[in-house]
Order: sequence, then structure tokens, then C-alpha cells
Amino acid sequence: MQAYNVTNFLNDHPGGKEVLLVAAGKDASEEFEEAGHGSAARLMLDEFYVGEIDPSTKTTTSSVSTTTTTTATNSSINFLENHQKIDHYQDKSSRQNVKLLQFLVPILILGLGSTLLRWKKTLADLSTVHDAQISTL
Ligand code: HEM
Repeated sequence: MQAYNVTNFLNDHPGGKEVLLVAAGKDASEEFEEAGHGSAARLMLDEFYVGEIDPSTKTTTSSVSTTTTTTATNSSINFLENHQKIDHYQDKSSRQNVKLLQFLVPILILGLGSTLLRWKKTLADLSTVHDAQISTL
């Protein structure tokens, strides 16, 4: 039995995200067939395939027992939460990079500006000395 991770497909699923969330963590083969998916949907399956599941551990959507269904739902919720946590950490580190850049870029611009000003002043001083030397000759 194949397992698919459709987390990134939730918002793009033509049949809506709700049906996928309800089927998450369970055997949704029947629902998939009943929805009358065409070849396009079948071809997309490869994209989301994550591995095989031992059929003896499967929970059907027609609910074997409330506890197993709840466990399956909980595990799929945990799975989604973990994914959100990973996204959150990635977001956090990229936000820290942006903050660092926001801090460094103005400092670099200021440094460059003051160096240019100092060069300009040195050049002006040099040309004054040069002019003075010429007038003394
Ligand atoms: C990896 C799993 C899935 C993929 C890649 C997928 C993909 C698609 C695609 C591409 C369509 C557009 C019609 C078509 O090309 O056939 C569609 C429609 C639909 N899907 Fe899925 N689907 C998946 C799982 C499911 C599941 C588990 C359910 C139900 C529990 C479901 C319910 C529906 C329904 C009801 C439609 C029809 C929407 C409409 O015509 O308004 N799908 N799906």
C-alpha cells in the first residue's frame, strides 16, 4: 500500500483541501477511486509518493474502531504540525538573515560614504598644497 504526502498539494487540490485532510493518515483508496479521478490525477501520484505501508497496520475511512481512527487522525495532525514546525524554523532562520542584512547594509553604506568623503578631503588638501607650491615657484 502506497503512502503519499500531499501537504504541499492541499491548497491546489481541485477537490478541495478538506477531503484530503479528512483522508489524511487513513487508507483513502476507495475515496480516491469514487471521486472519479482521471489520468491527470493518477500521474500526479508519483510526485507525492513517500513510501510503502504495511497493509496489516492500515486504518480504513469506513472506521474499524474509533480509537484507531482517532490515532490515525492524530498522527496525521502531528505529521502536519511537524511540517509546519519545520517551515516555521526555516522561516525563523531566513528572518534572522534578513535582520542581519538590514543591520549590515546601512553600516556598509555609511562606511563607504565616510571613506569617500575622507578621500575627497585628502585630494582637496593635496591640490591646495600643490597650488601653494606652484605660487611660491
Ligand atoms: C495524492 C492524492 C490526490 C491527488 C493527486 C488528487 C488530484 C486530483 C485532481 C488532479 C483532480 C482534478 C480532476 C482530475 O484530474 O481527475 C481531483 C479532483 C477531485 N478529487 Fe482528488 N486527488 C487526490 C486525492 C483525493 C482524495 C483522497 C479525495 C477524496 C477523499 C479526492 C477527491 C476529489 C474530488 C471530489 C475531486 C473532484 C472535484 C471536482 O470535480 O469538482 N481526491 N483530484
